[in-house]
Amino acid sequence: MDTRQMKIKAAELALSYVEDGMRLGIGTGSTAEEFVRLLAEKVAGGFKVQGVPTSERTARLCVELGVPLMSLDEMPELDLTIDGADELDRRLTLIKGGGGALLREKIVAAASSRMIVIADETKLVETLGAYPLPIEINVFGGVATRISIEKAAVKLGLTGTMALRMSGDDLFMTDGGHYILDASFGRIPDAEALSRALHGIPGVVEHGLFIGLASLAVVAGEDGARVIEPSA
Ligand SMILES: O=C[C@H](O)[C@H](O)[C@H](O)COP(=O)(O)O
Repeated sequence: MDTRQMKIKAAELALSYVEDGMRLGIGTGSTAEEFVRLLAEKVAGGFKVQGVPTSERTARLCVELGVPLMSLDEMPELDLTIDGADELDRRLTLIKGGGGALLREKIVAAASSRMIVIADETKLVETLGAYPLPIEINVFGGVATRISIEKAAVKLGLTGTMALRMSGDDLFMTDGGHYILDASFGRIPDAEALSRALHGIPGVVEHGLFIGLASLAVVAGEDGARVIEPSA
């Protein structure tokens, strides 16, 4: 089974948690897109959902495939969000934002009663941090914000490199009009402490650590998909 087939298996199992009439947050990325394709098939068969997309990219795919959408302002409380992740540990703390959608993804997840994360098993790790942590920063004062992040990280014993994300020759711009710093800090033993420190820096708009948001993970490997509940 290749990685794409694993993503489809995870998306298939996650789809079984979606009930007729649900208000659904719809994630971003290649795994979430497999979910959108499967969901669209069900919708074509008469299944009813209202979706809130977590990015312009996801919105375009949903429109193309006929999945009904609303904005989060029109439907501010959601039953379930299904989304991918770049890394997850057994507590279901996530690193997200590889596709640059972390801000809307976090807002949508926080507005949902439940979040199910879908992933291939290569993303399940003992300790987060092999994947660079995306940090969304305001365009104004980006250099100062970067210095503040470096200082905060050093205080927590985290060192490493940070790179402004590029899109070709241009700086990558999020749907919200911000930049992304990809921070390669290595192992992140205390995600809560790093999250608090980052939220204390004014130029940081949001970061890709999702703590206490995912209620379930569906992880797929060679043997198919399995459900993981958060460990204490
Ligand atoms: O910003 C993007 C999202 O957080 C994605 O859910 C994450 O990057 C995983 O994407 P993929 O399923 O393509 O690996």
